[in-house]
Amino acid sequence: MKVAMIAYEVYPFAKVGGLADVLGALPKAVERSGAKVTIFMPLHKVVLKNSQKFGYQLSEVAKSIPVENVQTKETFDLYKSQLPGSGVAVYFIANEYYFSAENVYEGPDLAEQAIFFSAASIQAMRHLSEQFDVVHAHDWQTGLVPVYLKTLYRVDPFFSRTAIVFTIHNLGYQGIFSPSYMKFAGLPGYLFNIDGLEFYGKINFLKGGILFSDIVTTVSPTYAQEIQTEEYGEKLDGVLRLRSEDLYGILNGIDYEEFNPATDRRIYVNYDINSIEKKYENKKMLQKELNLPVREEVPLIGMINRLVDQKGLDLIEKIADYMFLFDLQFVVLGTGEKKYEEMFLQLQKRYASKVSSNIKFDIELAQKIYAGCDMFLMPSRYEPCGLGQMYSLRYGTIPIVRYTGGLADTVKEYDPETGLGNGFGFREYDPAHLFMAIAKAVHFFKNEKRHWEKIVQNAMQTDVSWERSAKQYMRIYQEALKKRRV
Ligand SMILES: Nc1ncnc2c1ncn2[C@@H]1O[C@H](COP(=O)(O)OP(=O)(O)O[C@H]2O[C@H](CO)[C@@H](O)[C@H](O)[C@H]2O)[C@@H](O)[C@H]1O
Repeated sequence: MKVAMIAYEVYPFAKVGGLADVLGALPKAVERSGAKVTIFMPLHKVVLKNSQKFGYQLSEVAKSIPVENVQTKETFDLYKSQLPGSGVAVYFIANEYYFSAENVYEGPDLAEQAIFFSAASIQAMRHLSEQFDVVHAHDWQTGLVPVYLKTLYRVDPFFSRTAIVFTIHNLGYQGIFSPSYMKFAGLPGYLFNIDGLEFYGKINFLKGGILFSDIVTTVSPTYAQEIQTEEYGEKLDGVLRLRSEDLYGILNGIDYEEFNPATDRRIYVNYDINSIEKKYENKKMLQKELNLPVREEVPLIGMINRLVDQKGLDLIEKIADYMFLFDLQFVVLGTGEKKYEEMFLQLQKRYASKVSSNIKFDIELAQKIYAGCDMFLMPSRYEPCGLGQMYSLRYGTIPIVRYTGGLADTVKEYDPETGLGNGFGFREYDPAHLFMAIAKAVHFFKNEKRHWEKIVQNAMQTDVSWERSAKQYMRIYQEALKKRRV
């Protein structure tokens, strides 16, 4: 089985959030399950910057390839590398004009950029004479890949055996633009229709991906259900219900080699489930690095996130003054909306001995936080899957979450009666419930040492590996092929 994955972010080449982690790990796991995987991604500026840091090389494959259908004179160059630790080939679509920005999700025109990239990825397959059994596209930037393949290339013999899987990593980002881009994309006018790309008078790339793929997946079973409701559906719930028979929720995993406290070179001291005392060495070193009082007995709560509404940060704002009545410490690492960056900087000012706010993107510090904290906070408004809680579990750092989406599928409330459970959480999106969950975690940490040890053991034993999910994707690919043949 030959699978082509298409996405904007792939770790270690370019990472903004969880999408990169998935594309850095899933292809390897699918490869281990017996498929041959090839990745297509843009040559973002940061890919060149990261090459020294992560020790990979790019080689030029082809120059100045024209793109079919798109109303542009721009061409692309094709570069190649390999996903570290695998046989997965990674092809980069290079174009100076569209991918000139410092950051991944910036550029002169985001709609044109996504259209160009989607069409160029298809063109690259042709140029390489690589016929894939499955094209697996990720998120709205690649939403037009299925649209092209099922319309303009529908009867093209080159793609006649190719099935299409589309994965939604976050329904909150849809790619909604003026209908004028239909012309730029070279797509037929009849697609500007309620059963096509039209969305409240505009065009919606994610909707295209959902409607024109053989199978649609999202990144957890709970989120797959939630997005079919008005509350979580972001106005696409009707479209998703329409596809409910072909919509699957497959939980993400994490890369067990990259994220292993026993071997992770980015943390201060390595440890495993049998040497948990060394985790507390990490805590002390982290407190020191962050200029927080070095105290083992105080609970240290971490948070690493894109600082956006999705992540439930307004709840934290509402409880902050009460939360810091407790003897606890809090470290946040993230960038995003100015109002939240400012909020955490203010909290640091107000509670200097309790709060450390790190407004930056820093993968090394992230690992130290996953390893050094006692608890990890994720009170998300919605969460398709969430990776932070999974890294935390693996590092014995107890998640405090809102039970929504993938958080509900991975974190189970600790029950002192049975000794089962790996974290704490709350359901209703309100500050009082978040406050209770934090208070409960702090109580167990401070007053119930035996239970706390049990929770940490349970957390570290939770299976959040990719293997199980990769097998599910393999089944989905087979299923998509069957549908394609019909
Ligand atoms: N400032 C910073 N410095 C260093 N590292 C940082 C950082 N800010 C964030 N990160 C890292 O970025 C990743 C975030 O991944 P998540 O899955 O938790 O959320 P995200 O919303 O980006 O992903 C979306 O896609 C993924 C993948 O499917 C879904 O799990 C998720 O629910 C969905 O919202 C983690 O690896 C985290 O450590």
